[in-house]
Amino acid sequence: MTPGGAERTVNVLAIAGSDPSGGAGIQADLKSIAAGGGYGMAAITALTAQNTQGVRGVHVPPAAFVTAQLDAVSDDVRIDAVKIGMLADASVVEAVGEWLRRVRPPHVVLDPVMIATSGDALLDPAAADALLRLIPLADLITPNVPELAAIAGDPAATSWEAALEQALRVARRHGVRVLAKSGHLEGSLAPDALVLPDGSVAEFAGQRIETSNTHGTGCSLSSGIATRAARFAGDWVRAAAEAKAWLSESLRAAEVLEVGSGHGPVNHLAGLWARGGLETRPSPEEIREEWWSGIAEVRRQTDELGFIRRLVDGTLARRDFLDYVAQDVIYLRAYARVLARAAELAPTTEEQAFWAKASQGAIIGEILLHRDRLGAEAADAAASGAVPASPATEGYVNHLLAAGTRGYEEGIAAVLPCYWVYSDLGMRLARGELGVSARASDHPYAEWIAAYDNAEFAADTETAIGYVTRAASRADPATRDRMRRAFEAAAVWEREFFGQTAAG
Ligand SMILES: Nc1ncnc2c1ncn2[C@@H]1O[C@H](COP(=O)(O)OP(=O)(O)OP(=O)(O)O)[C@@H](O)[C@H]1O
Ligand SMILES: Cc1ncc(COP(=O)(O)O)c(N)n1
Repeated sequence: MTPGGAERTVNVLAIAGSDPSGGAGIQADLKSIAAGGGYGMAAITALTAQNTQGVRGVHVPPAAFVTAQLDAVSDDVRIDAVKIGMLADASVVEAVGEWLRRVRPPHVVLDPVMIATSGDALLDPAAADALLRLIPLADLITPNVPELAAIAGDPAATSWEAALEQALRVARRHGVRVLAKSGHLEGSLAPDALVLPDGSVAEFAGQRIETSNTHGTGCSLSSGIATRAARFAGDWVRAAAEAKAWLSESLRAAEVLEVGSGHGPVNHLAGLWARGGLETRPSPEEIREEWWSGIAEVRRQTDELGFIRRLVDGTLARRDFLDYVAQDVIYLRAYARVLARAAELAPTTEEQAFWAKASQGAIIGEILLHRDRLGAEAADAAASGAVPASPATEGYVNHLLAAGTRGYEEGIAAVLPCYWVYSDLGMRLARGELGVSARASDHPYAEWIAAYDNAEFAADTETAIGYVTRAASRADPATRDRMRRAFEAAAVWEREFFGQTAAG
């Protein structure tokens, strides 16, 4: 898609009048451009004082100021498409024509706005000829039935066939694509058709939607087509078809808006709101920061444990260390199961491989290390269930297994402290941050400290943090909250686990 995706975001300039009630004019254009995936810009040709009931007044700026707005944009910004709407009077029409000839934007849609839905004039009748001279500068014009008749110099069509026939004549005479629209006709169908000067016609079927909320449909459609024409590299048929589908969706959703008591606006963003939600997602980096600082107190308490302090100064009783290691063997078997479950549920092969390797590492690598520390007999006793699990081990393991059954996201959030807290502790121990004695080469637990302060474990920890925080960023708010709680609870169990021996 557009922002953040492979496709370049198109810059679309609306040259149109302002509707302060937000349903038509540049306000509609900007919403339509955004809904179509473009970056919207607006040069204002006229201020109207209007609402859903009608137009109360029109204020037209000096034409030179319209040119100044247009130049300010084109001097600085790549323009991928232009949509032209209300032009108010002949001087503004001329100014826009002069700029178009000079700048030659690649996709130009002209909606020849003359009279509002409410019946109010939006173009000085004396400017009609000037508007006709603008037509050859456009790639597509999108007149409604009365505007098409005015351009053709005929009475308004009363049937779709008559409108198509008029559109064909206008297309031939002016050498321009014409979108014939049926909004002002009667009947259960509401088709549009793209008519080319060579006589070819692409018709877009549509059902007439039962609604009076049609304020700004023409504005919205024309800027929607301009946006898509730029996105689809000038495929006007596809642009018109997709813009109409989007407009129909927005018309159907119009009734939920409560804007004014006349002809209300269409609901430009309804489809995106429904499909994309309104929630702002925290970035993985923000989640990382929030979760880590969320367990700051638990980490501080862990640092203060008798077990850790005695480990640092080397006075930890061998018995306490071996009790800890035996419980860790019991823990690792359950931990490996949760990692295997994460591998089973992982959304990508990369993540699947990572968790599967981690699971194998926990049962083979870490338990082997513990075998050296404990001796084969004691290690086997712990692994086979002959040594009872302590309450802390039991609690931690139950938390991991339960989180794992609740799905991938919670499972990986629950295993993360076992990486992150350990790796952080190992690094700080090795750097002497918890006491320089931990760095002594003859430290009785130097081998254990070194195992958690190694580059491979640090890299795996970073990878795990990346997977978990990206999954949390993608998740819906409720799942993200459950992940954070699973992570925090595991950090608490990590503290309990370290504190379970007689050393406290
Ligand atoms: N009731 C409706 N149901 C379905 N589509 C509609 C309806 N009314 C208008 N449209 C569609 O809206 C678009 C605009 O058509 P319309 O002929 O009303 O143009 P317009 O008069 O320029 O619009 P505006 O109301 O902004 O002046 C067309 O795609 C048309 O098919
Ligand atoms: C500024 C401005 N531009 C265009 C229209 C036409 O839209 P509609 O015919 O739906 O009122 C409008 N009402 N106001």
